[in-house]
Amino acid sequence: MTVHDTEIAIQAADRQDRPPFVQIDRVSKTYRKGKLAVPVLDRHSMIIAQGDMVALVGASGCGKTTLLNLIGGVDRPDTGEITVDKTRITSLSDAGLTEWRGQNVGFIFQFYNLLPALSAHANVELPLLLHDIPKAERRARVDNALNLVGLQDRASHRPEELSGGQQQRVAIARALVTDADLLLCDEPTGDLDQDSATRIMELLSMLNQEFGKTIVVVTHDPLVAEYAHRTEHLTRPETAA
Ligand SMILES: Nc1ncnc2c1ncn2[C@@H]1O[C@H](COP(=O)(O)OP(=O)(O)OP(=O)(O)O)[C@@H](O)[C@H]1O
Repeated sequence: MTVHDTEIAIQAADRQDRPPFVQIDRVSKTYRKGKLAVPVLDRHSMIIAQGDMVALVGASGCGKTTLLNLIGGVDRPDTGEITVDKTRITSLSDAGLTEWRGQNVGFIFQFYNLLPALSAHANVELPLLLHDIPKAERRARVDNALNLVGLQDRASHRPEELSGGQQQRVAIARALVTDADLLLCDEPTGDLDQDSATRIMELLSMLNQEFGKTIVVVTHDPLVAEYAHRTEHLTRPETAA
């Protein structure tokens, strides 16, 4: 299936009726270092529907990664509220936010962030070790996640024994293994050649369409943005240097 199919256009129209999944309400963020203040987001509001796939685009430094980190509860806004699937994450305690993140969000990064000494299987298993899950169930879940990304035969390989595209598929399996409904991807194809990038985007599209994952992708690549149902353009606040 290609991104230009009529089928997908019909699904995009359907999505407008779906409930909001991520609600960003007048969120502001300024980084401070000594006397230097870097305003990045100024009362930014945005709604992402359940099952949506959104590309965040904009000039370098406009705040795409910052917004992704706020949605994923890695960082907190100075003001404003963020609600994800009825949980107001901006009201959670630090411990509550960490626990919420571990259960509800899968992160996918440009440079994969795999642990080099561990096999693909052990890398994918890592998020499950934070939860009280019996070993047999952990194994079943990891096998299932590696199967989904087509890497069941590479489970014992370490990252250096895998191509960039395969490493990113391991990272996607790691993001899936907790069954998180929200996948946050920061330049997921930025380190890959075009064929591998296409394969990664087709995998993310499949997870969106067949498994209902809500996906936010930060990208500079117009081809990647084409896989999204819609594109959100960020700009720096006018007060920014
Ligand atoms: N921890 C931090 N401390 C201070 N300034 C920061 C911090 N993180 C980001 N910034 C600044 O905030 C601005 C937005 O950064 P961010 O990484 O969100 O942009 P981006 O749109 O993702 O950029 P790129 O496309 O280049 O990855 C930049 O000017 C950056 O220098």
